[in-house]
Amino acid sequence: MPYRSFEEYNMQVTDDVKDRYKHIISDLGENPDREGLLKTPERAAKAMQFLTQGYHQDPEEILRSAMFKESYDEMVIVKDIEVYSLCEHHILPFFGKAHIAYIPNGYIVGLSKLPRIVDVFARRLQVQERLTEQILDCINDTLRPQGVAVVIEASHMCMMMRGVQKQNSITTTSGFRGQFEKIETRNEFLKLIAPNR
Ligand SMILES: Nc1nc2c(ncn2[C@@H]2O[C@H](COP(=O)(O)OP(=O)(O)OP(=O)(O)O)[C@@H](O)[C@H]2O)c(=O)[nH]1
Ligand SMILES: [Zn+2]
Repeated sequence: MPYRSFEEYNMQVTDDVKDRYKHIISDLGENPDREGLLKTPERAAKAMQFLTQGYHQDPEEILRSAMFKESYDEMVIVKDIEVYSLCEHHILPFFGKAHIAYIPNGYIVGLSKLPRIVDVFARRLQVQERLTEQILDCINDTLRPQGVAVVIEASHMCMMMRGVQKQNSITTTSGFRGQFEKIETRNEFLKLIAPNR
């Protein structure tokens, strides 16, 4: 389950990470004992646990918990799913949208479960390519649909705030399995997720 309140955080991890953040703040030239920063190490420790909680969640179980026998066999698309993740190279955010489609093969899945598994994989240290593949494989292996497609469009803070400092570049990654490997099916999906539809 996602964290609902700070009381549910692992106290040992919070204490360890808090201690390290205090040192980081001081190493960076700030005074961790000034009033405004007193609670910062603990807040940061909890924020980081929230943002990496995906390591403790089972995405296949989430999908399996809401699979329903159904004969519908047209494309199902959930688009514009907000994604917030952390790049594994700099531990800085990357964020954007995921678009997911599948063609059922006897079973449909509860719609909310698709954004839920996006969150599970996004709340880990990631690269956008692997995030895309993991969502794709999870749906493919669990639901065993006729086909599945995932597109992610994201902006990377490590390319915006630092490094190359490009504010408007967007990275698109995609993956297709089964029926979506056919060009007509893939094009239908891409047309349906195009902006302003
Ligand atoms: N492929 C991929 N690269 C990423 C992702 N997130 C960050 N990166 C890149 O990871 C690379 C790490 O390269 P390095 O040269 O080791 O790191 P760096 O010196 O900080 O690189 P610059 O960002 O170019 O300053 C950079 O090119 C980042 O843009 C991602 O999701 N996918
Ligand atoms: Zn980065």
